[in-house]
Amino acid sequence: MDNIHDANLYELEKKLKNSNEFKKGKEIEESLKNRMKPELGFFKLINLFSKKYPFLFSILITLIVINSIFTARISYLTNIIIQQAIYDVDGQAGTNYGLEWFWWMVITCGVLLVMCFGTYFRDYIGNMISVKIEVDLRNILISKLLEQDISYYSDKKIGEIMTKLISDTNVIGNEINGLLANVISAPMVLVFGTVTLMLINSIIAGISVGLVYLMAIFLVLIVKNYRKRFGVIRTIITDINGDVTDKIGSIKLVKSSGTRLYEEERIKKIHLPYIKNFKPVAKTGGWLITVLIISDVVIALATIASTIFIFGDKDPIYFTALITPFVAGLTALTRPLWQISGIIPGISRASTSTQRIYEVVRSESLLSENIKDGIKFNQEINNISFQGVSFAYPEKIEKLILPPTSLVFEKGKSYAFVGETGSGKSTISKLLLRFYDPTIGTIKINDLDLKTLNLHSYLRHVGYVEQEPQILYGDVYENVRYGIFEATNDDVVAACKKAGLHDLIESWPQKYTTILGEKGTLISGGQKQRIVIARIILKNPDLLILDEATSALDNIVEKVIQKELEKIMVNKTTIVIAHRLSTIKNVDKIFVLGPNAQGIVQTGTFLELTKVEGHFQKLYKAGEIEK
Ligand SMILES: Nc1ncnc2c1ncn2[C@@H]1O[C@H](COP(=O)(O)OP(=O)(O)OP(=O)(O)O)[C@@H](O)[C@H]1O
Repeated sequence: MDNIHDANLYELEKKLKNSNEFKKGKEIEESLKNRMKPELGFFKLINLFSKKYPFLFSILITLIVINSIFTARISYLTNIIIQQAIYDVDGQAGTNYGLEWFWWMVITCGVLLVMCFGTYFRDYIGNMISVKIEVDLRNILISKLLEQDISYYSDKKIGEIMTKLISDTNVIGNEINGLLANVISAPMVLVFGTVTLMLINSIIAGISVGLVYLMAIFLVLIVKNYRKRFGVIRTIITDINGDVTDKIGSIKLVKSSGTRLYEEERIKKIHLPYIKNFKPVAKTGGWLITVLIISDVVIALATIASTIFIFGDKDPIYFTALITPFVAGLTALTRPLWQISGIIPGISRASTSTQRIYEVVRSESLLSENIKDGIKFNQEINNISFQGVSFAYPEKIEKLILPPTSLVFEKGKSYAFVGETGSGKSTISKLLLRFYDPTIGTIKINDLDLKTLNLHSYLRHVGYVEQEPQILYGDVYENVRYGIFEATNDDVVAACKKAGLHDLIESWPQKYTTILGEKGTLISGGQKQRIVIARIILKNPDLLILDEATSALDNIVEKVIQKELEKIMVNKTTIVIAHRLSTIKNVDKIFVLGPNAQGIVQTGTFLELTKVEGHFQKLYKAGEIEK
């Protein structure tokens, strides 16, 4: 194992963990995880993040408060300008506020200017907070998803996970700015507006403000079912996304089965409940806007009518001076109604998404990767032992796969597992990769319990090649370097040369910077497997696990790849899971697994096993081991 490579990776990890961003993100992730309650509301979430960005939050709230006060008071200034103008012209009617109407105009313009700056910065800071929280949430979610053990994914569709990761975090991000501004500002504007109108005339204010409050209650009643409906809608769209992602992922199956039209129709059909459940939301939206427009007019008319009714016999100048600022003031008062109509659906949407994200953050991984407190594995793997290991998948705990098993893998030797399909061969490799922990018993690596090791440091010593080569979206460098990030481009080229890939790569126009495509579609199965081999050559692991590594290849390619694999097997502990004779013939020891969770029923070299009667011979004769 290359210690320089190890040291670099640990440095990188250390640097990352010491960065402020990482620490703050982790703090919030921890506080989210440590909350005991099964539900998390949107505002509780915002409260958590306000501790991460206290400075931005305090500026934002100050600006919202200042803007709300100014918005409510602007009508009072209008009142002063009109009263003063009448007084300046008439000398009797109107009220004298001590300055000419023109100067009151200038003061009002000044206030408007402050409101302009206030609004600009409030919106800018609000949007920046929104996007920061959205990204933080996404990072927390990604970290949580990566931390989950493999069983978490066995009953979930990728599309469902992606909806939470992309869409729900986006919903929250979109709502934060508007909601914060409206939730603080609406009650303030309502209270300050009420006081302002009361100062102009308490009788008329009583009537119009009463109507505004009545309308506010009415609006709340209209939208009270929003949250439940959004919950249903989000669940439906998550299911649909899961389904569609699955079908796009299986595009080869759809194409080869000629089921395109069937899928088109099916996907149209699964959208029907979405439309059906959206209908009541759309209706409520219609009602909202209608009530809002009507209430604007009704409140203005009721104010004018009550003013005429009460003060109709007064001097026309007095009447005009009273009614004009009042109607202007009402506009500020009805604004909170519009805000409330946005707040309630917004809270419903954001709370639904918050809860869905919270469910992911709260779910506990079945095993810990011991990143913080595990034993750093900085030595070579000398021997591996299974000590009384028995196993049943946590997803199906009642079905035993491996009965109590004890065995030892010695350094530098090669081993093979054979057996019928479903006998548990791949399960052995999953246990060695610690996708799962043994249900009972211990796996020891150099006498250290695998469960107690820092998993990342252990996996640096393990190379895994499976039937379906894992090719990432990225160029050849990125693909080969994956997991050994400190390797130079020259290291990658050298590995590719050894894997017999160099000439092929050099023949491509973009050479090593050729993008291999999301699923490596540019290259053949054998070439993909060679990329994986180059990755392993670069990694130079102590333990090599080959799980049906050549099963998907045709006979000719299989022979070539097998030769490459044999070259990298030299001096490495190798565990081979295979059906083909060619891949197991030369190993030091073969373990034969019996059907129906019998575990290991025979062990020996190929020659030994072919000579004695037993399960191996049966498999061999039945063609379970391809010749
Ligand atoms: N995630 C899982 N949850 C529950 N059962 C599982 C899971 N994965 C595998 N199994 C079951 O465990 C048993 C052993 O599976 P395993 O993949 O180890 O068999 P195998 O010998 O490698 O088979 P094959 O030769 O077909 O690859 C099978 O019965 C399988 O159905």
